[in-house]
Amino acid sequence: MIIGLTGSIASGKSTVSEMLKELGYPIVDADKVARLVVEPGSETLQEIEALFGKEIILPDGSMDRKKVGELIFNDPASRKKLNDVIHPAIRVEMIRQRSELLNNGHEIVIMDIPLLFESRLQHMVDKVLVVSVTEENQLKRLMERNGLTEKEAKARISSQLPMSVKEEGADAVIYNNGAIEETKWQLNRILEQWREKSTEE
Ligand SMILES: CC(C)(COP(=O)(O)OP(=O)(O)OC[C@H]1O[C@@H](n2cnc3c(N)ncnc32)[C@H](O)[C@@H]1O)[C@@H](O)C(=O)NCCC(=O)NCCS
Ligand SMILES: Nc1ncnc2c1ncn2[C@@H]1O[C@H](COP(=O)(O)OP(=O)(O)OP(=O)(O)O)[C@@H](O)[C@H]1O
Repeated sequence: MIIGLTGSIASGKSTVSEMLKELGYPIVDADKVARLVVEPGSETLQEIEALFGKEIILPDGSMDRKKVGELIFNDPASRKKLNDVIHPAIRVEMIRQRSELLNNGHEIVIMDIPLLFESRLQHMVDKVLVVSVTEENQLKRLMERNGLTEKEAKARISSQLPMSVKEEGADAVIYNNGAIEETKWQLNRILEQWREKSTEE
């Protein structure tokens, strides 16, 4: 069974992903893959440089993530240009990692994909698990974690689909507004149900 873990920015996907890792599940992490495919010297990074210019390359040859973030979270046209170049590369590597884990005998694989709904990747997974937060908590946590102003944080939030749309498309939702222990409890209940069902089938 492939479980797609998603949610909006700063909803708590990495927090839940860490819990799943501790439980022993293998994870394919789209944010990590997104870093891998733009390593210095990669073809994808060369294409991004061709799009946005030399200014987005740091002296050590790596991508200036802060600069690219400022560009794409404030301008939908630039975001689309980046997505068109980087998303195909991310998809290929995620599929490769998923196959490797399945071939190694893992029966359950977690795919942590922040933009699962935006990129219409539901077909890549059997179950969709959405981590949800209230708008208030999301804004507060994003500003704190990334040291962003309210305006910057709101630009990032509005570059994604609304939380409600993601909840509607979910097989299960974790409400990550309370204590971490409550989140863990919800996760365990959902996994129990899905594991029971998959052994019945
Ligand atoms: C713009 C970049 C350079 C900013 O890097 P930074 O280190 O500041 O953020 P990080 O990569 O950790 O992403 C944080 C979160 O931002 C959101 N986000 C990232 N890219 C996008 C995007 N293109 N559209 C909407 N939201 C996005 C996701 O919720 C993600 O979890 C980076 O996010 C990137 O390369 N984005 C394009 C690849 C992508 O779409 N990644 C998302 C998972 S497929
Ligand atoms: N239940 C919680 N209570 C308080 N803080 C939390 C809780 N869950 C997560 N956080 C904090 O909120 C922030 C966002 O969580 P996390 O990084 O897991 O989100 P994310 O969905 O992975 O974000 P992104 O989409 O940017 O990768 C982090 O600083 C995290 O420590």
